This record gives sequence, C-alpha cells and structure tokens, in this order.
Amino acid sequence: MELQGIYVPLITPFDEDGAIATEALERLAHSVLDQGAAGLVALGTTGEPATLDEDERRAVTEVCARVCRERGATLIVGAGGNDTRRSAEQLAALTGVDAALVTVPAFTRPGEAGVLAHFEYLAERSAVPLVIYHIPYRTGQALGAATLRRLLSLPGIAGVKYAAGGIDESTVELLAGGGGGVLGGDDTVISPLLALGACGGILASAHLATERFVELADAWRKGDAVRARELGARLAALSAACFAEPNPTVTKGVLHARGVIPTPAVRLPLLPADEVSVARALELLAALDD
Ligand SMILES: O=C(O)C1=N[C@H](C(=O)O)C[C@H](O)C1
Repeated sequence: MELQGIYVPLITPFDEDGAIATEALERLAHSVLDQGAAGLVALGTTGEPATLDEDERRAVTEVCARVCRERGATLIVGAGGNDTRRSAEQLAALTGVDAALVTVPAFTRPGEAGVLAHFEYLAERSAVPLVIYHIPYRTGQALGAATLRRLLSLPGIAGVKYAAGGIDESTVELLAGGGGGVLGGDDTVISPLLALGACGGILASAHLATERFVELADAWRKGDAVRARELGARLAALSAACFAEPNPTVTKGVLHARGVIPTPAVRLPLLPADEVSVARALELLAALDD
C-alpha cells in the first residue's frame, strides 16, 4: 500500500446530550475528502478514543468506513496498545479498513529491540498493513533513524507517522533515504518535513483549510518551493493556534463556531478550549483566504 498526501484524523463530534453526532461526523468526513484529503484516520488521538466506549468506537469506524468506501478513499484506524499479544488479536480481527495506526508501546519503554520485535510480531498477524505512530514525547520511547528504517522495511508495515516533536539530525537521516512511508505527525513542522521528502501527513489541523494542506503537500512534491514556503508559514501559524491548548479542543471550537459540528464538547479529562484560543485560530483561518 502506498501512502501519499494528507490524511485527516477525524475529531469525534458530540451532540447536546453528549452522544456522538454521527451525521455531523459523516458530513465532516465527506467535506475533508471533497477538499482533497487522501483519506481519513478513525480513532486517532484527535478522535478521543480513550473516552469512547466499545460501541462508540465501532460506530465511528463504521461511519468512516462507509464514507471511505463510497469515495474510494483510504481509511486508517487507530488500534493496538501495550500488550503485544492482545494487540495482535485485535489487528487480526480488523475488517473493512485499509490500515491500522499503531502507537509505539507507551510507558513500558521496551527499548529499540523490543519495539522491533513488537512490530514484527504484529505485522505477521495483522489483517491489514500497519502505520507505526512514533511519538516519543508521549510514549517515552526514543527510536533512531536506523530503527525506523528497519521498521519501514518490514513486510506488512506501510508507514510511520513521524511525530518526534521537531526536526533534528535523526529526522534528516531518516528522510535522506527517501520519504516513502513517512507521514508527518507534528502539524507545525509539516512544511519542512515535506520539504525533506515526507510523503504526506496525518494532521489534526487539516480539519481546517484541508485544501490548503493538500496544496502544500502538492507544492513540495512538484518542487514549487516559493509557493510551498509561503503557504507553509501561514499553515504553521494556524497549526500552532490549534495546538495552543490540548488537541482537539481548539479545532472542535473552530468547527463549532463555523457551524460544522453541533457542540465544541470534549470529554474529561479534556476541557473545552478558551474562547480566546478559538478566536485566534478563526482569525488565522480567515486570513488564509486573503
Ligand atoms: O490523532 C492523530 O492522529 C493526531 N494526533 C496528534 C495529537 O493529538 O497530538 C496530532 C496530529 O495532528 C494527529
């Protein structure tokens, strides 16, 4: 499977009673695909899967799967956990999705060899290709460029969502081998990651101005550096505004203010974003059209 372009990790909208607003979710899914997204991620961190029950997670996945099927778009679903054996059982049972986004085991810190063994075990048993979510500032597990490349070379591994918290020599080393399979996952540095050769991104802030993020990825791919630099700087400011408070609170506030979702509600331990943060993101979003 070849990953290319912008994938939107959908928020989970809630209605006034706190239930999932499935119609709003479906409209949102169509809308980001209309704007050129290559696919959707269901149950990414942005979808608040930790506070959804099993029925709710199933409902979200079903809506996204239906839309992706209708639109011929790629669906990646968040799955797996710290327990290798249980994760393998879950991945083996997946149906109706194109790939699974699986986070490096968090908190356990099994070391690089343990992470390799974990993903070898999962890839051999999964019903769908895996996209590894590397986010060391949340998992506590560092991975060097050599390990990430080794993971990318494994059969059954389609890519890495690379969210290392910035760009350093290890990023440059990883992308020097070509960015096939490397999707940026830190919104504010997506433009430089694409410039270095990343094949796309999984970006919560691409809920807003989806077509501009798609244009950014296209511009870097086609070598239009002048347009890409200018657009990249503006989108980085928008992303910073979206992440001024815990994701996805600001994004939900903006989508609600724009009438896309019925409420800006998030579930505890998240708290709704301050209106000043939402107003700042709305301002930067409007300025993109100037
Ligand atoms: O849900 C995701 O996938 C993403 N999660 C990250 C986070 O919550 O920190 C942000 C990224 O844009 C996509």
